[in-house]
Amino acid sequence: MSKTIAINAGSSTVKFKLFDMPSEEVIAEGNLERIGLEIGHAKIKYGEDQVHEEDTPFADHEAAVEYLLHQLKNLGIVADYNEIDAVGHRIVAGGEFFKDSAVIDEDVMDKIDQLAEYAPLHDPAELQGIKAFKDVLPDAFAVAVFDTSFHADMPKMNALYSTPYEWYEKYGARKYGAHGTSHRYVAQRAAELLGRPLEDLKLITCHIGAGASITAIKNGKSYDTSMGFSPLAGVTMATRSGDVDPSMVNFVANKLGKNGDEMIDILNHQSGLLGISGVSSDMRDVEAAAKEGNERAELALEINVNRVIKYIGSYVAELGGVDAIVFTAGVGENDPNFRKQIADQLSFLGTGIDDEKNNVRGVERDISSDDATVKCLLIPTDEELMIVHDIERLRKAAK
Ligand SMILES: Nc1ncnc2c1ncn2[C@@H]1O[C@H](COP(=O)(O)OP(=O)(O)O)[C@@H](O)[C@H]1O
Ligand SMILES: CC(=O)OP(=O)(O)O
Ligand SMILES: [Mg+2]
Repeated sequence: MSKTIAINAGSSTVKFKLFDMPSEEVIAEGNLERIGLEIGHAKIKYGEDQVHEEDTPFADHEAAVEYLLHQLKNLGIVADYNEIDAVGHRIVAGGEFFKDSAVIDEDVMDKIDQLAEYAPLHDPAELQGIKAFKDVLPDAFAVAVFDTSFHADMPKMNALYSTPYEWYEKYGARKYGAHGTSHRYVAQRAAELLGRPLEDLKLITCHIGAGASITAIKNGKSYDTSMGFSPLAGVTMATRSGDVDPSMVNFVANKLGKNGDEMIDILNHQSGLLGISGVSSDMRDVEAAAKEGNERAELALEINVNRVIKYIGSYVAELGGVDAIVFTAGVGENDPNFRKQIADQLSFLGTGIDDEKNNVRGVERDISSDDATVKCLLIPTDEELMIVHDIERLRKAAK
């Protein structure tokens, strides 16, 4: 009997699942959330229905990973770290280097380091996670699973920007997308739920968490996606702006006397829900403020929904129709009101929500009304399970 751990560092969270292998039974799982905010929150489920839960601040991802390592032993989830013989890390940007998951060695770590600019909120933090686990488990089989792999072969028509072609040739300046492991997982589950082959379906998967992306899936593959060269592009996010006109950024940079790196930092960290509302980056806080009549919070929510609608609309056009719209990740899974607003605004397409079925958090189900011709599906993502499958595949190949 051995154990495998999957580490999923997002922009505001570190999630993990510890699996008993080869049964793939989840022995422990947890979510350390609100990283970087004044009040963080940890929830770890383990043993026979035991739950460890506390409010505790996480200054950064390194602090969250240290907390996780401490709690694994403290809660008696493992007596010794050596019980874990394989570790999988979610890495957001794989750039042109990684079209598939990779066994981690010095070269892979070096390349992830080089890719920091492709995903500044993620790759550096995720590399810290790799190192922290290497320190305590130097001999474990370690694998990196990249968000970008699923999008690597999207049609060039969608991957390329309308910029000088040499930018792409010389510098790999193209759309890489992100959340690929999640989009891949929920697409497979959607096909199962609908009882149809994935290859026959036109799907639009909405991964809406602190980071958010919408993907158009055709023939089981990523056809287009809202994130771009980095996870800054696309829809409005917790602290990220999504799409903006670059010339406006230059205009404001001149006013503020800031350089390009400083402007990108503002677009990554001080924009989105936080930037518009001035209240918080956390959807729950913004919704609470809007309820109390905060107009900027209301506007932030309106803009948030509007950008998702625009992307879905454009992807319906690109795909020439759609069979199902899938909701996943922190907001997509836990916010019935958000899902309802999206489905209502798209009702001209044939979407409709059954309020009772929709009144749920984190449960896999069809939430469409009986008369809906385009399905709305709620599918909790499981990036950790995908990571474990990739570890096993690479372990077999390495033997
Ligand atoms: N019950 C809820 N209602 C609305 N939003 C929620 C709820 N629970 C979590 N969220 C939002 O989900 C986001 C985190 O999403 P998640 O996918 O877990 O994070 P990450 O993008 O870091 O991986 C936060 O912005 C949080 O506000
Ligand atoms: C790529 C990305 O934004 O990831 P997350 O939503 O986990 O922060
Ligand atoms: Mg995430």
